[in-house]
Amino acid sequence: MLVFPNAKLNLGLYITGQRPDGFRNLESVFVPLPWTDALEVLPAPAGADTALTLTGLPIPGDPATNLCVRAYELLQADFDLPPVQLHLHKVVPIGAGLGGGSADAAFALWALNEQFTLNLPAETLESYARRLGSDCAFFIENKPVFAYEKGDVFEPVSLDLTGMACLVVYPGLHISTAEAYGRVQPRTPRHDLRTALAQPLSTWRDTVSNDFEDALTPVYPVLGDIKAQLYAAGAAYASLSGSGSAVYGLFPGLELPPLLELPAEYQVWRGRL
Ligand SMILES: C[C@@](CO)(OP(=O)(O)O)[C@H](O)COP(=O)(O)OP(=O)(O)OC[C@H]1O[C@@H](n2ccc(N)nc2=O)[C@H](O)[C@@H]1O
Ligand SMILES: Nc1ncnc2c1ncn2[C@@H]1O[C@H](COP(=O)(O)OP(=O)(O)O)[C@@H](O)[C@H]1O
Repeated sequence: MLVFPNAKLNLGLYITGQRPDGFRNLESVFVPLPWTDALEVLPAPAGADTALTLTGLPIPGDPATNLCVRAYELLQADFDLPPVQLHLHKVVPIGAGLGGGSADAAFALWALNEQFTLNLPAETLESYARRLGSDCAFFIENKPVFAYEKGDVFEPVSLDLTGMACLVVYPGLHISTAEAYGRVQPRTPRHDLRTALAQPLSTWRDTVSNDFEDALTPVYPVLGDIKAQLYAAGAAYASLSGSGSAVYGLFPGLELPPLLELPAEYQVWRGRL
């Protein structure tokens, strides 16, 4: 079985409080971004153990701890699955605030559920996903949601950005999620996110923000430079996604976003949501 784990964007992100478990409570709207990896899940050949092979962007860390393998191990422990052969072709930048690793894990759970006819409902797959990462459960239903608590509890939103021209720029700066959280002091949001996102896109620039962006831009000025370039190119709204370092712009009314003059080593996704 071949699946294409997609990335996500955060529309607004507020860190609202410290939790007793050491994590933070947040509020954000997550939307799917069709920048994808490719993940193949097959039964292992007779006599072979479970194995993961990797191509594409290098992933830091031991492949044995890759989130795809950890997703398999969770289901294997409960359902005694036979060994599998996993292949991941990595395309979505890592440590970019695009949730790529979480998407791989969630799609692995989904694919294993199909491959071995486990018939687990979405809410059960979400429970497994929560054990692998805070934003992992989002990718099970994979539709726009208002996320709160650890970013793993969801309410539906009516927002639909389907077809909106979008440009995502990753400057090659790997920002660890834990480091980014450590730089933000939790506070009450200045605007109610769902109310703000229900207003015209042209108003978001003044009302929808990302607490990570405010904390990280003074440390990594390139984030502010990219955002300024996106606005100069006609974006109606631009922001850091998640804990960065990817910055995106939304360009309503365009078939495709404009091309920007960027250093060759930057990774760029240009298309429609
Ligand atoms: C910041 C967000 C926003 O959507 O996305 P990314 O920027 O990573 O894509 C998410 O909260 C990232 O979720 P995820 O990447 O799954 O994080 P996890 O693996 O669960 O946690 C990594 C580390 O981030 C911190 N963490 C994470 C989530 C949370 N609600 N509070 C936290 O304090 C903790 O220090 C934790 O050890
Ligand atoms: N399949 C995977 N793809 C990407 N990163 C992975 C994967 N499995 C484990 N990781 C680890 O997760 C971390 C980054 O996860 P990722 O979801 O790409 O970041 P972010 O949430 O910031 O977008 C890296 O430190 C990486 O080692």
